[in-house]
Amino acid sequence: MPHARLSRPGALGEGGWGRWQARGHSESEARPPPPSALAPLDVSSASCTPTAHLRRGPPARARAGALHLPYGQHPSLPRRSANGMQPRCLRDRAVAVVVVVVVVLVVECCCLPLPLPSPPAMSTKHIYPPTHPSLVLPTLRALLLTNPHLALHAPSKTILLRTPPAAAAAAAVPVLCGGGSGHEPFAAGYVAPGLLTAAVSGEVFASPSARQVSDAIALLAAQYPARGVLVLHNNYTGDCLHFGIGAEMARAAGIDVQTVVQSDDVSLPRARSAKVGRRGLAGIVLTCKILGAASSAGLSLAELKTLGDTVNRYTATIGTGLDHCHLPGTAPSAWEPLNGNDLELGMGMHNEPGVRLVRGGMGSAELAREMLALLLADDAERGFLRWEEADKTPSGSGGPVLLVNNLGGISNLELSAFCSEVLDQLAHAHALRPARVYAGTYLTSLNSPGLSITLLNTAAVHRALPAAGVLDLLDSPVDCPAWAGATTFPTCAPDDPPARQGEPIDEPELLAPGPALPATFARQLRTACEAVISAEREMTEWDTVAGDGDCGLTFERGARALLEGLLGEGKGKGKVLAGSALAAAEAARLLESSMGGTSGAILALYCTALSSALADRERPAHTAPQRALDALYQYTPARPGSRTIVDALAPFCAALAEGKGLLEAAKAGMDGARGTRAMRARLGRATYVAGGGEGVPDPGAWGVGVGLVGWAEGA
Ligand SMILES: Nc1ncnc2c1ncn2[C@@H]1O[C@H](COP(=O)(O)OP(=O)(O)O)[C@@H](O)[C@H]1O
Ligand SMILES: O=C[C@H](O)COP(=O)(O)O
Repeated sequence: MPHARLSRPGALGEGGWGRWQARGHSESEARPPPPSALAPLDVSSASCTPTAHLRRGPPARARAGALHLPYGQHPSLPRRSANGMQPRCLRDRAVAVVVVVVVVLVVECCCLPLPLPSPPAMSTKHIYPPTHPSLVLPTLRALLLTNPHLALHAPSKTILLRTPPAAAAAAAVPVLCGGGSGHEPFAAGYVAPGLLTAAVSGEVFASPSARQVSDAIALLAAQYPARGVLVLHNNYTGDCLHFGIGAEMARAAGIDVQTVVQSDDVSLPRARSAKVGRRGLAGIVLTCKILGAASSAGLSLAELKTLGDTVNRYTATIGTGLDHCHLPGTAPSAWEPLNGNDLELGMGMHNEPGVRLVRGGMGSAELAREMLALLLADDAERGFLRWEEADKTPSGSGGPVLLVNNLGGISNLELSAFCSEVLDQLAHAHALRPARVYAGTYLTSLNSPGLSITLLNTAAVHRALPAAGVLDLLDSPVDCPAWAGATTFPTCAPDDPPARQGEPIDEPELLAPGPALPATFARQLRTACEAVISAEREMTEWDTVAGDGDCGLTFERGARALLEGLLGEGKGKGKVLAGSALAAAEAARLLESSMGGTSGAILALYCTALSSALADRERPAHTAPQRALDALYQYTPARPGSRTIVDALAPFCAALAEGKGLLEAAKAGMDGARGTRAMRARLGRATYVAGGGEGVPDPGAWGVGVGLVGWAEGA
């Protein structure tokens, strides 16, 4: 949105220092994995010298009880034609609104799922066409070429330090961070000595898979065998599931792992975020720096965990978006709500809404006032940061830390001017003077025209942990281009070879095959996957309205992975499977490694549990889906009525368990998915949307519903 601006022309005073760090306000200013568990594996690096080699593992057998999932291909995503742009003028919008209202009314009367307006034209505002394969690996490779101190383990999309650690560093606890891509320079850009030891990346706005996480941990445990691995990630359902399972897999292999989950957002009052907790936002960058420096200073795994949790406890962030960002490879949404000067107060880092949509926007001073009021509120719903008067000014080694972060699309000029406004208001309206100020592009939401303000109350951290020395940890020098002040890396010769791909390792474990596959298996799988692929657009649309806009693509990746991995379509080799339990296990592996996101974790867990249930020949096969659902319930609080995938799965499983036919059961599942239209989300990203997504179906439930119907119709 080229005209989006934070400030009205002439409304701001002087600004224009791009990224700065002010200090002038201050008055003074484990256990190692067993050797047998660590099999050799190349870690590729694009560097000035030959490829670095790390030892890694563990092989499949060493991880009893864990999920073993090979990496999937990330196929290109063929999609609609690109030939125009979104309607922009008000008249077009008005016409569109009238059309949508009429369509909604007609649909409501017919009790049909909400159809979409005719396909909008593909955005032309991307360099890469929608058919282009994933951009994640090319992005990581570019990071290597511009940062010769880094290496890439391509199968797990893990960036790590190239240089084998010196003796002192080898004794340190490695810090692994990660999450979905699209937030660059976070997290891979912060891999540097004294900051992160490694970062693992998922697809755009989707968590890395559990297998990626467990392999990243294994790589670090092999390189830093002394004291365990600290894992840091943001509080999103997909991240929590995949990092949680990945950490469990690593623990099963004998690696000591502790996890810190960042949750600094203050946009949602406690009443609305009770089940999911607060979202993690740009505050995680401060936690990365503090933990990285503390690890270099020699803190133990347990001490780092306590420090990370405490820093998170006293960090608060509030965001604002002037428009949504657009994911490469998806159609523009016909329901984009941010028109003209509209802004979303409290916007998250994946387009999620927060506090409220402000029609017509507001001036920069008013915006800063509202954001700071939310950040510094001390009421029961939003009083996340407790400030004592003495905490608000620099003293000794403490004082507030301010981070004004560009979500990707605000000019440096405006960001810096806004930072100035924030500092003025903090001083005059809140008597708060930061000891450190960071302003720049630290964690983005693709190219969102938006920003966030983060405050860290270091005095409160020091009350809990007197020796923490948070400002010293923030100040300790690092050679990291993405962090303020780092410029000293040697340049890389232009003819250096690009990163070599490492090889995937684990082969699936052998399970009991379970009941024979139906003769129509291939046809059923094809119709199910094709149904899911054709539903991509509407699912993406609904996830844009009540989520982060990636659900359709996530399901499409899963469906294509099944077609390739099980039926040999596209570039796949296919697989001959001796029974239904093996097919379900293979499906779990393919879904887990291809999808990412919450839905990828939930469906992979479900299929893994289904595989075990089918392998149990003592109990009837038609109850296996219900038994698998009961097993899934150990991992998610979602139940019928929570507006999730479970709303489609549960009626399907129940109908089969009651002895109903496959088609009848699948229709019950689809009815369950339709029913989510009237539900308010209690879990997942739709929780953040006012109304909890009510009015559109839950995209995950929809994907499962259409898949089940496709599966039954192919029989
Ligand atoms: N806790 C949960 N348990 C089960 N399903 C969930 C949960 N949270 C969200 N979902 C489902 O996941 C779907 C979104 O999937 P996806 O787009 O992969 O998630 P993400 O928000 O992580 O990008 C939702 O439509 C909902 O059906
Ligand atoms: O960037 C996105 C997050 O790191 C992953 O969140 P998700 O998998 O829950 O969508």
